[in-house]
Amino acid sequence: MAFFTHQITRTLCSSAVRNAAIKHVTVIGGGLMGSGIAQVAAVTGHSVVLVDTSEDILKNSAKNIQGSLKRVVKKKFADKPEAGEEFVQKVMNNISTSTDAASVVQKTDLVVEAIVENLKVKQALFSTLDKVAPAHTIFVSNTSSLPIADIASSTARLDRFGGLHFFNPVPMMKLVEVSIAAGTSQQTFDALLDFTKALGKHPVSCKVSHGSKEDIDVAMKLGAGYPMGPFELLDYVGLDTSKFIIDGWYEKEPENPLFAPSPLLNKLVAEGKLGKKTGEGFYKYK
Ligand SMILES: CCCCCCC[C@H](O)CC(=O)SCCNC(=O)CCNC(=O)[C@H](O)C(C)(C)COP(=O)([O-])OP(=O)([O-])OC[C@H]1O[C@@H](n2cnc3c(N)ncnc32)[C@H](O)[C@@H]1OP(=O)([O-])[O-]
Ligand SMILES: NC(=O)c1ccc[n+]([C@@H]2O[C@H](COP(=O)([O-])OP(=O)(O)OC[C@H]3O[C@@H](n4cnc5c(N)ncnc54)[C@H](O)[C@@H]3O)[C@@H](O)[C@H]2O)c1
Repeated sequence: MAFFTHQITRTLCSSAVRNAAIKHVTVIGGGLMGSGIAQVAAVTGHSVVLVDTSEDILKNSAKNIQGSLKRVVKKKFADKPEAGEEFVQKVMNNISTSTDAASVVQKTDLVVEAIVENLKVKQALFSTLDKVAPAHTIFVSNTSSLPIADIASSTARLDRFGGLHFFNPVPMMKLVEVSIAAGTSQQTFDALLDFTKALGKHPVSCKVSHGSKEDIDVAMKLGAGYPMGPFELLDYVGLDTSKFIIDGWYEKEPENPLFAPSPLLNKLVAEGKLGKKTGEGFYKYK
């Protein structure tokens, strides 16, 4: 337990955060996702301002954060309740609230938007904030479905705009998809990866590029709760067996694009790379 308490203390004032590009975070939207994001950022020593449209909503957000933190400490500080209370208080001290986004973003390194899933509403928010936020401030959206480029187009900071897709419930889910648009700079992407890691989360890159099998496997495990990612599973089953299955389905339903032959799978099978049983498939096992 002493070790854990030490860890927590380190987390709350970690030098990683002191030296990081992102120390001050504004989270807009204090609902399900925004509250969770504010919580994990505060737990890891960031100073957080949580913004919503009314004081009542923000009171409720603070109550929810406190409730979630109590669930965390109930387990982690089971035999040290005072240390648990102190931890909750320290985290809550890292969070302030506001109903005026334009005034608080003036001191922020990162704006995380978690408001209603509506393109026009998100664009209106970012367009306003773009005019008042400092030049260095990075904007991200937690959108589930909207293209980051479409949201970013409401601003003049395309190089400092990206997506951080957290998963619900944020305090429990390790996965964060870090996505960027065509104009996002490498510096912004790196800062977002570092921030995600500083939160204790596992980032997967969602650049518009050929997918990496590792990212896809991690995303399916941490985001969708699969015990193995699809590539790990194919290797486990055997790529020759998988090819027989897919070819059989394709023969029956040649019009179904899901069963179309996979050039990569066919190549690996032709090379004798049949998965775990031969020591190599999508991954190497030797
Ligand atoms: C139509 C299109 C729709 C598209 C939707 C897209 C959505 C979006 O973009 C993507 C997503 O997020 S997709 C969604 C992705 N999300 C998923 O797939 C989620 C799937 N669900 C899960 O993985 C599990 O149910 C959980 C891990 C959430 C909970 O674990 P469980 O085993 O079911 O058990 P439990 O009994 O509940 O809790 C056990 C203990 O865990 C702890 N704890 C739990 N919650 C906590 C919190 N909020 N705070 C703090 N602590 C929390 C606590 O210690 C608790 O003990 P307590 O004594 O009760 O305090
Ligand atoms: N719910 C999920 O499982 C989930 C998971 C990942 C991503 N997301 C995405 O996160 C975003 C938020 O989802 P949620 O589930 O937290 O929604 P929610 O309805 O719980 O919360 C949204 C909050 O935003 C506030 N809000 C709306 N407009 C605002 C504005 N202009 N300024 C400040 N606050 C404003 C609302 O008052 C509300 O408190 C959406 O884009 C959603 O797609 C949701």
